[in-house]
Amino acid sequence: MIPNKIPVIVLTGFLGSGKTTLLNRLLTDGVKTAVLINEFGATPIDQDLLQSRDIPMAVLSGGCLCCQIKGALAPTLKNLWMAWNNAATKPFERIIIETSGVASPEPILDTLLREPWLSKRYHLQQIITTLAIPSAIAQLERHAEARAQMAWADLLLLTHADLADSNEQAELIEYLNIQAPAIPTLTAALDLFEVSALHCYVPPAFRRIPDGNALPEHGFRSVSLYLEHAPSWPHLNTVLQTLLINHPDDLVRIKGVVYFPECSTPSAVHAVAGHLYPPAPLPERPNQDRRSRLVLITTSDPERLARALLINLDGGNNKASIRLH
Ligand SMILES: Nc1nc2c(ncn2[C@@H]2O[C@H](COP(=O)(O)OP(=O)(O)OP(=O)(O)O)[C@@H](O)[C@H]2O)c(=O)[nH]1
Repeated sequence: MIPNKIPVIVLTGFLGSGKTTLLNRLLTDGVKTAVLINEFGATPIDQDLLQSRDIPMAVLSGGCLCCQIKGALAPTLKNLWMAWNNAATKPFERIIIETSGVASPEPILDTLLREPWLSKRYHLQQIITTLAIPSAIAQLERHAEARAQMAWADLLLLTHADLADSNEQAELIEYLNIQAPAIPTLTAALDLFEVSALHCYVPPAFRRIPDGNALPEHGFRSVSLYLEHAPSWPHLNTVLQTLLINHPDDLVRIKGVVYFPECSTPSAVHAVAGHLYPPAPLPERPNQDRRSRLVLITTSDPERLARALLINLDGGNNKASIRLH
């Protein structure tokens, strides 16, 4: 039966907390899905990190859906609805919106629920917020955006449990003032169908929704680098580790798609909260120009970071283009 309104799931959570990882899991549940991805950096990366291809997808990059590019949400949802409505065989049964890691959900929900045209055609099914155990306390303490993401959650999912020791887990549980099993942990074994049926639990102290007007302007900036010649992984590893060590507080996220000379397919490169992950192989995408690209998100001067990276990479000889945002 065709629903009156298309269900929308909003996936939120701070930078690197595991939204795209969860999205990849959700896309395997057999429900035909259209995806709307919002990225803070000007150069979109997340679409290449999705394992599913050939799904209806819209990418809004270069700012947050809650502020800089808020106006793009309604037209994008309208276009998706038109495509859905005009098709004899419905191309999707739900939409998942992955917000940028620094977006506050409130303005997004406001558009979705209060814009009359949209609210007649879409209904908000669930807001899922990911919270990475090792970095959660620092992020909640430091960033109003992380607190707003938690405050709006219908479902909170703890991630990166495998990287957290028992002390970190216990500390977070104490910080949130909850009983251990009150919030599910996203592990490979977690059944997402079961999770959506779980009662949501967000500790009351974290339910306080910051006044949208009181939310400070994002203190984040990003820089995108396109590299003509990708370095080998051991070299890039050393360069990125050095950058992370030199910028422990201000360099909050690195992500990229890199065509290492030693690999036939592209690889995803991620660093979150000072932790650099081993590269993960990605499926080859036809029509891609095979230029490697990296996005750095920082609370300091992004251009200075980009220059430092290029100098360490090959003395600045790499023909790279830099895009600031
Ligand atoms: N070990 C471990 N790694 C994880 C887990 N969840 C995500 N990751 C890794 O963490 C990194 C960031 O994950 P993403 O899913 O891209 O995070 P995100 O929230 O979409 O990131 P942004 O879109 O930049 O905000 C990637 O290297 C993931 O493979 C987890 O539970 N355990």
